[in-house]
This record gives sequence, structure tokens and C-alpha cells, in this order.
Amino acid sequence: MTTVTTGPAAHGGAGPTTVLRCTDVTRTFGRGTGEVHALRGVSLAVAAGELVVVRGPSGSGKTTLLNVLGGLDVPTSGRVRLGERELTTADPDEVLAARRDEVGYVFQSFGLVPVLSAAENVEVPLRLRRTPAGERAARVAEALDRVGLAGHADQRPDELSGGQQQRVGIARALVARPRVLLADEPTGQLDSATGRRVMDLLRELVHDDGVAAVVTTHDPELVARADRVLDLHDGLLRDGATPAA
Ligand SMILES: Nc1ncnc2c1ncn2[C@@H]1O[C@H](COP(=O)(O)OP(=O)(O)OP(=O)(O)O)[C@@H](O)[C@H]1O
Repeated sequence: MTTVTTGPAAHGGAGPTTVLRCTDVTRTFGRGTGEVHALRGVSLAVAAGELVVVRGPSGSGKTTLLNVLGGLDVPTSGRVRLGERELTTADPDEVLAARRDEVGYVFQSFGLVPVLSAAENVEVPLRLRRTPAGERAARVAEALDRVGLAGHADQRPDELSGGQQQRVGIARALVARPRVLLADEPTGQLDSATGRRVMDLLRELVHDDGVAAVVTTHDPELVARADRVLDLHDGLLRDGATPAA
């Protein structure tokens, strides 16, 4: 098994700003002749305020990696550390708490609840954290304002464009001030100009908030906006080309 260590871990171990780390992670699906090695020894450390883009062809393991990093899936072997929590040895309640408290997720298909307004969608993570109602309203208004949707709070997803829906998705991901942001092909359903604007926004917010972000993509436009690019091929992670800008 080949293990490629990338990021702060490759340069002297745990830096004080590393908030997300996985070490020698494998994930195997199925058994026997049907076995699929989706991740084959992946190590990665992401610092606060760093935007890491993971690119790779379909089936290379991108979604599996995000699921493992975010505590949505359990690796077959290896370790995942999210903030102060070691997910791979934590009990299920603690993993749930880590997901709720530490991670914001952005989905390719936005993942908004169709019957809720933009503001109500953004409010969901705050309700899960039992944030008091008055504080919720202020935080939701601020989050919508930051993504340029202050005037769209009462609209439902089907009354918004794709780019606006993804801005709502980003506001929802960041409203509870997570330390980690995970985004799976966040511009996959957007035209290229809209995708660029959404990615610029994501980059700005990640840097402003000091969030450790991992974004998967096929899109070269996203790659150019990364602080660091990693290539995933057949479940193996390698340093990619340094982004142009
Ligand atoms: N639940 C599962 N059961 C069996 N095999 C799976 C499962 N999830 C993923 N795989 C397999 O693991 C490999 C990696 O899949 P993954 O979805 O992580 O790739 P991906 O890079 O995200 O692909 P895409 O870009 O098409 O979304 C693939 O061969 C896939 O078929």
C-alpha cells in the first residue's frame, strides 16, 4: 500500500492550526471478487483558513473521502481527526456532535428543503445546535447578507436561480461557524460564469472565517481558486499542480 502524506502533516507533524486530519485511511466496499478499494491509504492535513481542492475522475474516491472526513462514513482502517475529536475511536453520539458542531456541508445539488424559505433553510444548523431564537434570526440575516441574498430571505428554493440556491447552501454551511467546510462538486450544477462567482465567494468566506475547507471537483475553474490542489486517482492522493492564481 502506498501512502502519500500531503499538507502540514508532511512538514513536521501537527501544526497548531491543523483542524482536519486523516492518516492512512482506507475504505473498502464489498467483499471477495466484488471488493472495491475506494481509498487506499490517504493522509491529509488541512489548516484553518486553507482551501484544498481535491480533483479526480469519476469513481476516484472523492465523495468517499469527504464522507470519511466529515464523519458520514467510517473508514475500513486509518484515523480521522476533526477538531479535538478522534472520529475513528469516538462513540456514535460524539461523531454526531462533531458533525453538528464542527462541519458545514455544501452539496452539488444544493440540498435545500424545498418547502422552507431561504432564511429557514439557513436556520436549520442553528436549530440543530439549539441556538436561542433571537440569536438565530440575527445570525441567519448576517449569513444571507454575506452571500448577497439579504433581499431573498423569504423566497423558497424554486423561486431562486441555481447560483442563488447554492449561495443559500453556502450560508447554511457557514451560519453555525464550523471549523471545517466540506463541499462535493459545489459548482457541478451551475453554468461556468455562475460557478466562478460561487467559488470566488466560497474562497473569500473560507479565508475570512478561517475555515479548513476541502472541495472536490472536476472543474478547472475551481482548481485555479484553490490554496492547494490534490489529485485523487484510484483511491490514492497526490500533490497536484500549484494553482495559477
Ligand atoms: N456504498 C458503496 N458501495 C459500493 N461501492 C461504492 C460505494 N460508494 C462508492 N463506491 C465505489 O467506490 C469508488 C469511489 O466512489 P466515489 O463515489 O467516492 O467516487 P467519486 O470520485 O466521488 O466519483 P464521482 O465523481 O462520479 O462522484 C467507486 O468505484 C464506487 O463505485
